[in-house]
Amino acid sequence: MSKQANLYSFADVATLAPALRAYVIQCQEAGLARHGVFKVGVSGGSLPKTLAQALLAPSTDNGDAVKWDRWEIFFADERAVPLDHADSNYALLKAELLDKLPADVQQPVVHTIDPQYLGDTQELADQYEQSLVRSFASRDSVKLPIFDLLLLGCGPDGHTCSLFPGHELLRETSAWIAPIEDSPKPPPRRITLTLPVVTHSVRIAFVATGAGKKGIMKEIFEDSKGLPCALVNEGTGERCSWFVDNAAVEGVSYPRRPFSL
Ligand SMILES: O=C(O)[C@H](O)[C@@H](O)[C@H](O)[C@H](O)COP(=O)(O)O
Repeated sequence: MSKQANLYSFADVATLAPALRAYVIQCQEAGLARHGVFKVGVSGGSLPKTLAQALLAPSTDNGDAVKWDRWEIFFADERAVPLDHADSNYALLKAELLDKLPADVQQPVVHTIDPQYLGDTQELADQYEQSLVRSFASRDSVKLPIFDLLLLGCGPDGHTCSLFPGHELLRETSAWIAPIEDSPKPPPRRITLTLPVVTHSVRIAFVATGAGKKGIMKEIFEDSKGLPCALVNEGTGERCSWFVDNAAVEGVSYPRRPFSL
């Protein structure tokens, strides 16, 4: 089996979505078998919308069901803004996905940032880290939390979470959650999972679509240059899977695999 990241390419988002769903369900079942809950981290950008397309579709059989009541959702990164702010990743996930769950479905547990600490990003990060400690402590040695799955986006500069190219945060080795005050992408004040936590996850899935991603996908898969997305690939190998559309990887000379679980 390949030790490299899997690159799965689809004609469009409509064909990508069922494959992403199958992958998420597999991770869900593995998480439930291991510890009775599914601990997943999500990012912002276009991901919540794609995720909704994948997960709100009716299940085709019992093996395909999203068990929302067993999900614990964390944010791979979050902006230091109120939870109802237009820049909030939580607000985005709520609008795109959580609010669209059928009324008879029990909502997942969602771990948001605590807005009372918005004035101090270090405290905001520390408090969010404490919510991870509370959630993960019972099953891990708590050296590092182990997410069952991280669902991540890839920025046009190769950033993921709020880990930006060349930023000193990429050298963080001890914190689980770190503050950032100078994000090159607005808004500047955020918190983010650190690279060791990302690479420690059981599975990592990137979702990147659209021709606008072509240039950066080439750099990530051909040159790397220490780009955050490439560092995740290098740190996780085959535990990492990319769900992309053909437009995003046109001209990229990295082997695509036919999607299979
Ligand atoms: O906090 C952020 O700035 C976003 O969450 C960001 O990290 C996003 O995930 C990528 O920029 C990919 O965005 P798209 O999925 O929209 O391409």
